Amino acid sequence: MSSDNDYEYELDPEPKPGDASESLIVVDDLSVVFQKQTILQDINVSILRGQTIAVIGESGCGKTVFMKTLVGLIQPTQGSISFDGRRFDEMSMTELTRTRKRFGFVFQNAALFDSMSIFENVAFPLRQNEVVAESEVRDRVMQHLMEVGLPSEVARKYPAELSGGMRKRVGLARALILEPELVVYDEPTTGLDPIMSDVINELILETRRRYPVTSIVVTHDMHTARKVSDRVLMFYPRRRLSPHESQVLFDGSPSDLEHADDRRVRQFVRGEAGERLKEMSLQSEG
Ligand SMILES: Nc1ncnc2c1ncn2[C@@H]1O[C@H](COP(=O)(O)OP(=O)(O)OP(=O)(O)O)[C@@H](O)[C@H]1O
Repeated sequence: MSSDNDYEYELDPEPKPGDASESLIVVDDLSVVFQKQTILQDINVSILRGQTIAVIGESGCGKTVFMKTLVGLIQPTQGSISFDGRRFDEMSMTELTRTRKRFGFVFQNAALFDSMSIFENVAFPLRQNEVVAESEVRDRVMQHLMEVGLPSEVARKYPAELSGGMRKRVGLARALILEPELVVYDEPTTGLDPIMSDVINELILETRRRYPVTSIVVTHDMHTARKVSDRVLMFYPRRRLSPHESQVLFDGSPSDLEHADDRRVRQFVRGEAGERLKEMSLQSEG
């Protein structure tokens, strides 16, 4: 395990307000513009160590762009992102590479390597990033497969032989094998039945219980958002807001979502089209 991780494990999982080290990620006046289209504008958010944040909002509002910018995969057009007190745009390539090893990614489609066995898929980050004896690789891979509820026989199989839910769990095992400080989940339950979705939710919670990981979960699944997160950020498409409005329509606990002051938040969490249907018919008439 790296010394960075050793450092992280010593931190208080419930930092006191005002403690300078409490924020793992600081988003400062972030804007992202693609081909003159403003996707994110003036976002200011601090993510505390050990928090699990659900990022919700309608399709196209910029959730994925936000998540990718947070981990340094997209460069801000304006503003900055700091991770553990260091701005991405001030890091050298070596520091950026070292920092990325502290992140785990769980992709929407699991993104496994089709030509590799499940064992090799899960072992991949370990072999890439650490010098470890083959016996340790084996122990850690089998341990992580067990932790996501997969039987040992699965290790010999290939991704095409597994169900969608099993592939998602392999993706989770692979993301967690280096015990990252930050895990980013992109639509972790999309395409799964309600039971398998809840298995994934439980695994996200179990990971948090095991060690003080910070997690960001981009999701459309309100059950997931409510169950796994201790804070919800709801984004709204920039083009639909008036100039003075914040693009983060809601920032609070999942239990407060239902009673949010903003009607658009309440409509979203209840799955109500509201005036959107009327707007769509006006657009098609125009
Ligand atoms: N690399 C890119 N270049 C240009 N435009 C992009 C790029 N990535 C995303 N966009 C645009 O940014 C907007 C927000 O996309 P994003 O994927 O963040 O939405 P989202 O909220 O995650 O949506 P969904 O819930 O459907 O996944 C979209 O209009 C998309 O077309």
